[in-house]
Parts: sequence; structure tokens; C-alpha cells
Amino acid sequence: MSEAVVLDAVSKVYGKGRGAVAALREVSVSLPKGGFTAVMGPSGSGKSTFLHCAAGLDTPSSGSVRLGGTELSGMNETKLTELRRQRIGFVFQAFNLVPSLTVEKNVTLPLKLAGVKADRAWTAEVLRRVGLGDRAGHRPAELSGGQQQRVAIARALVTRPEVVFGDEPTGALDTMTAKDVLTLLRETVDELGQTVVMVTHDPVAASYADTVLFLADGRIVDSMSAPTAGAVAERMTRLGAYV
Ligand SMILES: Nc1ncnc2c1ncn2[C@@H]1O[C@H](COP(=O)(O)OP(=O)(O)OP(=O)(O)O)[C@@H](O)[C@H]1O
Repeated sequence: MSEAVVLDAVSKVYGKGRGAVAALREVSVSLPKGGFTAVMGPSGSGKSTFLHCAAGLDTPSSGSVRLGGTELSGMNETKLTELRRQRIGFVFQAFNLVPSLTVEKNVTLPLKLAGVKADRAWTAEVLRRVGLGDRAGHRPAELSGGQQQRVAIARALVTRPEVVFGDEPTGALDTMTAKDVLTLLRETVDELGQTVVMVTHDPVAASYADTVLFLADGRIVDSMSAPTAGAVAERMTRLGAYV
């Protein structure tokens, strides 16, 4: 399997001098194309920093990040913005939808921002896949939380990104709704061949992934294939996450 994202000795230090915080310490990892990777770890272990560096939202202090062979280090903000718009999809805990726009217009917004004409058939297909084929004309306020997150997932998929990054995508949802959203992310991997990388606190959410990476104190300290919620929770307890 080829690699979607490769981090090579990535470190990130926030601040300077005595107040400096090393959020990532020489992290090296390859995230496979068409795979679903979950990133877990105790609070403050560097999960968000990892995601932000891997997705070109933040610049490492040292080391290299490659997206599908493109080196991100050294790119200026304009180039990074362009790369994110064209090649990366994002799903956040807060759905970040535009209230005044319809579902369809929210979904096609990234294309509009990139100056690309929306492919109507693909937009309809993506909306159908996320289970909102009959809601294209609705506004976000007319939808449930889970449905709003489905719109955000459709918006992330519409550009056919190389990688979808999720930062606690189910963090604001109840258990049942979270399961639906996780099943949908799983389907995008299995049926569309999408690459998904997701930060989560929740062992159940992590169990939907192919591989879980465990971060502690800015380092990848472990990984688990074919994870179960129980095994992930047990590993997290050993990392001191729940004590
Ligand atoms: N902008 C910043 N300035 C200074 N320190 C920061 C900044 N962002 C993060 N940090 C620090 O870097 C470390 C890693 O933070 P990060 O947010 O990546 O952890 P996390 O694992 O995502 O945490 P949580 O699970 O609580 O969201 C923490 O010690 C945090 O305080």
C-alpha cells in the first residue's frame, strides 16, 4: 500500500526559552493510502499538533511532512492554503457550517473558494452517500447535530481529497449519532478508497479505524492494528490517560 502522508522526524516546539513546550518530538510515521488511522493519547500528548502538522495547518519546528510525495516544509502560507483546498478535507468537532447557506451550497463551498465549478452529479452522489440526498435545499438549523456533521463530511469529500483529517469529529455527538457518523467515515474508506486520519478521545471511535497510533508526551509510543474498543481503552489506561 502506498503512503498518503509521511512524517519524518517532525518536532514542534511552542514558545521560546524557559516557557517552551515540546508538543511533538521527532515523530516519524507513514499513513497508508486508503487506510483509516486514529490518533489517541492523553490530554496534552500532542494529538491536535500532530493533526495540524500532518494537514499543513501548522508548520513543524523541524522535520519533514510529505503529502502524496509533495514536501510541505518550506511552502509559504499561500501555497499551503492552495494545497489544503485542493488536496485535503477537514471535519472538526464544531461542524462549522454557514447558517445562511443551504446544505448543497455548504457542501460545494470549498469548490467555490478554489474557483472550481461544482460537478453536480458528484455533489448529488456525495449527498446521497452521507444520507442527505433529500436535504440539499435545507439549512443547517433545520438539521440534527448528526445530520450537520454529515454535511461537514460531504463538504470534506466533495473535492475528492487525498486525505480527510478529522479532529474529534464525533466529539459533539451523542453515542448513537456518533456511531452513524463513524460508520459513514468507515464506508468512505471501504467504498471510496478514501484515506482518513482522525484524532479522538473515544476508544469506541478509534475501534472503527484500521490502525490506532498512541501518542504520549509528543511521541508515538505504540500502535495497534484491528483495534477493539476494549483493547484501546486498556492501552490508554496504561498510558495514564484515565487516572
Ligand atoms: N499554541 C500553543 N502555544 C503553546 N503551547 C501549546 C499550543 N498549542 C498546544 N500547546 C501545548 O502543546 C502540548 C500538546 O498540545 P495538543 O493540543 O497537541 O495536545 P492534545 O493531545 O491534542 O490535547 P487535548 O486532548 O487536551 O486536546 C500541550 O502541552 C499544549 O499545552
